[in-house]
Amino acid sequence: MSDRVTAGASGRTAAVIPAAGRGVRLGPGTPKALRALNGTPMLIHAVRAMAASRAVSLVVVVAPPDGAAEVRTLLDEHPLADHDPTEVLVVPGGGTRQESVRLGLRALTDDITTVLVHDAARPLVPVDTVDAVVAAVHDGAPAVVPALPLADTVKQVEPRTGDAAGEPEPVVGTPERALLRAVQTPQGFDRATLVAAHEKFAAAAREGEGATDDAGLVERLGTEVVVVPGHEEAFKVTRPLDLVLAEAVLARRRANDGF
Ligand SMILES: Nc1ccn([C@@H]2O[C@H](COP(=O)(O)OP(=O)(O)OP(=O)(O)O)[C@@H](O)[C@H]2O)c(=O)n1
Ligand SMILES: C[C@](O)(CO)[C@H](O)COP(=O)(O)O
Repeated sequence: MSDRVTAGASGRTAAVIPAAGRGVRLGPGTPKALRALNGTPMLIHAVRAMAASRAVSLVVVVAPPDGAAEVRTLLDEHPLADHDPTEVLVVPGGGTRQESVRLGLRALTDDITTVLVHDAARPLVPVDTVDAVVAAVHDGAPAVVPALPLADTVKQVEPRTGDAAGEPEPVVGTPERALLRAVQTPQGFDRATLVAAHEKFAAAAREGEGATDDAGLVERLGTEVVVVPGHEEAFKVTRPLDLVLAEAVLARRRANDGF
């Protein structure tokens, strides 16, 4: 467990873990968050990654809509360490990531003032990254995202749809790479700011105009979002090759740490 961050000056810090997705891009099978990495479900790795921060005293897991009981059983089968006081709640999720996070926020207790939102699909985020996000929120930033510079050049294109789907897509621009960041989780927020953003834009998610990350909603409020350094090991398990990378990272950790 880290000791860089202690509980915030006022109120407690919670982590909401959206884990209700199917994992379509990973391929058919068990819902993504329940798939094993080194024999342990991805979701359990993610819960442990949040509990590893001394700042986090409550974790809310957002389970697949019909899978809350299964997830509760899984968590009970993989308890945190004996001395770890972190409380873990489970709530059913929704049809989009945004809706799942909104449902998770509703389970927070009144004494929570700082909220992290962390993808179950980023099971290997190091505790130093979690602590850096929490520290920036405790220092007064209403919204904080960890992010990395891009390795690839990015092009904006004109997507081909309908009868033209599959045809080469015209490039319409090349954003300046030095100004771009690839954003990870956990994203950290002042609770009131995040709740206000989710309540205001809940309908947008239902109408297909939701945001792909929580900070995007806060940006729509007009509130400042800041970036802190992310970490390569906080990558999102999205496609099959990401599972290979995750297993390799865990094998390296076992070799280095002997766990
Ligand atoms: N309705 C949804 C959709 C996604 N998520 C969660 O949001 C995180 C990031 O989403 P993503 O990686 O896209 O997961 P999936 O939606 O499962 O993946 P895919 O888009 O390939 O189906 C994941 O932890 C996922 O479980 C969620 O809680 N509720
Ligand atoms: C929140 C996120 O992980 C930040 O990069 C990302 O936006 C999630 O996107 P997804 O399409 O739901 O995986």
